[in-house]
Amino acid sequence: MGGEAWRPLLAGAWLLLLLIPWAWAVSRSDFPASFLFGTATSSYQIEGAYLEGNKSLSNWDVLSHLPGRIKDGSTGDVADDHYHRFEDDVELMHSLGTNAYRFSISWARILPKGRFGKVNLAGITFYNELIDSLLLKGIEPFVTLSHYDIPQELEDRYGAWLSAEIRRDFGHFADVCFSAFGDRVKYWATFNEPNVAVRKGYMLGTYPPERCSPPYGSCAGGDSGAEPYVATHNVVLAHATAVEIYKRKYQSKQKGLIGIVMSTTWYEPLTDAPVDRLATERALAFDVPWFLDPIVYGDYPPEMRHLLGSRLPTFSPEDRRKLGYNLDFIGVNHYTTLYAKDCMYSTGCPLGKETQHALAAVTGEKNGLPIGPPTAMPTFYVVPDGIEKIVTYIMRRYNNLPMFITENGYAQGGKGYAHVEDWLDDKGRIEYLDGYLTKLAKVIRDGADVRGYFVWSLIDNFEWLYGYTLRFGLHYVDYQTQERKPKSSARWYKRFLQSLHEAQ
Ligand SMILES: O=C(/C=C/c1ccc(O)cc1)O[C@@H]1O[C@H](CO)[C@@H](O)[C@H](O)[C@H]1O
Repeated sequence: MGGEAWRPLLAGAWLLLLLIPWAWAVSRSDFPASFLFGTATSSYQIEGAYLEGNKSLSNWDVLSHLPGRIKDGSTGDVADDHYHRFEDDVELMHSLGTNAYRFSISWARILPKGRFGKVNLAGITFYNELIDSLLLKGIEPFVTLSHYDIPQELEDRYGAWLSAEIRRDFGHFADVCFSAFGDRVKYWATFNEPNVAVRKGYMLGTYPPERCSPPYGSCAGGDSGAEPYVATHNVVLAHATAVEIYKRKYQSKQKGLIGIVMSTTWYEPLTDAPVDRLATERALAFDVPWFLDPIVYGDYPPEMRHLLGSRLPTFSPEDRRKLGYNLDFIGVNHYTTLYAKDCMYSTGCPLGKETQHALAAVTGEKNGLPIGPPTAMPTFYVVPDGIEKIVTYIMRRYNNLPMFITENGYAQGGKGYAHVEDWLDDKGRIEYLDGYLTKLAKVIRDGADVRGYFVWSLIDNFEWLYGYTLRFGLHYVDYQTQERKPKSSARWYKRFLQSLHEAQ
């Protein structure tokens, strides 16, 4: 080749090199056109206005005001002041280009005294305005009825989840919400992560109502061996009560779907030993199937019956009838993968941990090496394969019931965040989301019926016991001024959502 004739070839080669990463990168077009892509939040974590509009105190208002409970001594009194700024927040969603938004309703705003008082119009108005402004921007509301927060009244009157009374209360609350919002809300989740709420509330005693017994913790009252199963029974039947009301009174007219959202962790056996494989199966069964087996199949998992015997309550014929309505979808919150090891035949397991009843121990490390890059949340590691594996597990166990990834996200925090810019430059979150979305696209290609994905979270917010020390937002929140600023990941998600014509 003479002269300069090779130049265009070289340029072509460079261009190819530039384009190759695009051909590999996950893109919007790897998902069905009808797929929901959104962000998620919850009432207590963002709303603030904890005493406004006739709202009563929730169990989390009460807990966060007790000394020493929240890492930075903070509360959700103001949080993101979303109650007053929801229109700005809907604008953030619109600018991201999302077509759905998952939020929760504060039960204490709608029914300050539960079924022992009137419906609070100011609460209804707030959610009506939020829902209308979402729909105006083409954003589908995906509503959780209770995301950990319940009116304290129900705790004080009858001990909340320990009493069968709560089934009626939850049914009443759900009925009020279906009737007020169901003309516009087409996706309902009864509960967010009841498996976490029950374990932390009644086994470890760190979440409301702080009940536990040794060796799990030293609480004022409680029985870590029994109460988690009583509470779960009431959650499952409260869920069933709401589903029955929706299916009998509303679904044929309103044409929405109703499901439940579970916290899901994928477990890998710590070693190849058969006992660790069995422990892994138990750790899995004691987590998601604990609630979903009764809801989908009418009884607790055989893996649990086998170990717990009569500690697990039984379902009466009437309970089973109630549980007979179909679950429309499973909401999957997924963040992390951990190792599981045997505690049935092995000694040296720590006592008082969440997986003790499963006779398993879990850890994020093997021989001192983490299972994936750590994040600022102690038990959350970056393991993208986990989403493919947990979705496959749930798909097989529940016969490919429709799923939504209702939360997935990355925590920033700890050392190294001196300036606002440090929070805004969130490469770790971009890598996390990219990795998990790539594996999600793969498992959908392989046949999983997943219909939506929500990033936790739209904005930094009150991270429960960690207060404001951990930040999960695509947008940074300045808690002095309440100003929201897009992080790099917000721009990344927006570009991802626009990436319609790139590789398959
Ligand atoms: O998934 C979890 C929490 C799991 C867990 C925590 C602590 C452990 O030690 C083990 C598991 O909550 C979800 O993940 C988010 C980010 O945390 C929360 O802000 C959401 O409100 C909640 O739905």
